[in-house]
Amino acid sequence: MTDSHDELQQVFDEADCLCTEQEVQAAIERMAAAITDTLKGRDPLLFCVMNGGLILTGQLLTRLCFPLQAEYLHATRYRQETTGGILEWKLRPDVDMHGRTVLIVDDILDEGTTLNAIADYCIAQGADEVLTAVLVDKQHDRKARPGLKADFTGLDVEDRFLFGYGMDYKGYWRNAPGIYAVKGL
Ligand SMILES: O=P(O)(O)OC[C@H]1O[C@H](OP(=O)(O)OP(=O)(O)O)[C@H](O)[C@@H]1O
Ligand SMILES: Nc1nc2[nH]cnc2c(=O)[nH]1
Repeated sequence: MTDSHDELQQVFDEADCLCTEQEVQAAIERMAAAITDTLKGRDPLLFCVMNGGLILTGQLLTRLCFPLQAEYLHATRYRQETTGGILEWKLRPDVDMHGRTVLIVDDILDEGTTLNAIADYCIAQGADEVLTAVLVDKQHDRKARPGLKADFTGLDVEDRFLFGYGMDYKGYWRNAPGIYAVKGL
């Protein structure tokens, strides 16, 4: 059942703020500089992974001041839950990727299953190279491959259930202006 408005407000009020808005903004600035260094002049094709990648993508895009194409795709494996399942494609990109450098932008690398599957799909579609960018990398030893990392990472965060800056709690609080951990999770 959907939590009531009061319960959702309580989740926010009781959550631990792991990264403030200022810390997130500084991380996005660093990411934008690193992405610019690597991809400027390479005519990249950027994919926002909906829904979680929306805020990072929007905030990165205006800091990437060189020619690029921005598109989106939609894949999910957590839905409204706090544990992941099978990856479901809601919208596969309909763009020619042959010979392109692709940058996939998402909110979080947790186990990495989502980004791996999307990267594999892009390579299968003919992309030359796939790079990945995430706002947060959750620190634990359950990665899909040991040592799995994104090419560009904003912040390392502890192994809690997170919301804010694109990440949801039961479909809510993607709008929270920082990285928060749900009390008890
Ligand atoms: O590294 P993983 O363990 O695969 O988890 C990361 C994925 O989980 C979240 O998506 P979710 O499935 O919750 O969909 P959403 O983007 O709509 O929130 C997040 O946006 C990542 O895409
Ligand atoms: N909202 C949210 N989505 C996730 N997907 C994978 N891990 C998480 C998490 O901690 N929070």
